[in-house]
Amino acid sequence: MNQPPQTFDPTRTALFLDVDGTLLEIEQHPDAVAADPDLIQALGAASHAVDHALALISGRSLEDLDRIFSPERFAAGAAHGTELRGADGATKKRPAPSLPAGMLARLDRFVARADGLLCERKAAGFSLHYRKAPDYEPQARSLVKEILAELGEDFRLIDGKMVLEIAPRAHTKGEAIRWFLSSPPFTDRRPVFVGDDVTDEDGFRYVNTLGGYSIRVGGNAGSLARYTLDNVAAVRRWMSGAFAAGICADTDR
Ligand SMILES: O=P(O)(O)OC[C@H]1O[C@H](O[C@H]2O[C@H](CO)[C@@H](O)[C@H](O)[C@H]2O)[C@H](O)[C@@H](O)[C@@H]1O
Repeated sequence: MNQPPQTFDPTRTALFLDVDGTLLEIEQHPDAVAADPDLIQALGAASHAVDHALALISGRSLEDLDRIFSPERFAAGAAHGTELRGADGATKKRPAPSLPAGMLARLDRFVARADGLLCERKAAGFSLHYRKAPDYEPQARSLVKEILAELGEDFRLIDGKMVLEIAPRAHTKGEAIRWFLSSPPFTDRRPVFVGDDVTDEDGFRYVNTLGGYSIRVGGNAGSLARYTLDNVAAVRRWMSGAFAAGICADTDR
């Protein structure tokens, strides 16, 4: 297990952070997740330390991220990179094919079968949750497989933590990080990306190609990530230590 460095040069580092399972513990329901004031303060301090080259990189929608981190509105690559908000606050929605209404109605009928099933609609795709109805996992899988076959090559399945997500194939966390690095204040900085799930592997791959720091929460065996932090608490300790405004030191770049 390879622990990430504790010090970074804040003038040369861009920090990218996944949300669920990385900054915040997994909860039974997506709406039960909200950032505590300490986390919001630590993110604000880290963002200040790197001159605002900090972005959330999440499967969540932008609207949901703003609810979770209210009253802050951090730069973000949301919905796996379909919705983007830069450090200047300007938003951009990447073009994506929309889902047919009949398909969404089919998902609604499926989730009506059990209280614990939930479908979150995204800007281009959806997340079908079965955490509170695990017996329905096989049926959820076969429905999502059918839907994916109908949607064709433009979409992909992300097999997440008790959730099956359909997202545009071209929109990945790696692409979201690439977008940020193409404009100030992210340009010419070495990326650091922390994530915990399969959907974060695209981000790890891209960051590795740039010689950045890829960090997986909960162990990096079988992951492209080169470093690991044990859990959410360890991520928060590491971030506060390494990116507290004003106390960062030079690294090896
Ligand atoms: O990319 P992330 O920020 O990690 O988001 C991935 C998905 O996270 C959320 O679902 C997961 O967290 C929920 C709350 O802890 C949990 O109930 C669920 O079982 C997990 O799969 C979110 O609801 C999805 O929209 C995100 O895509």
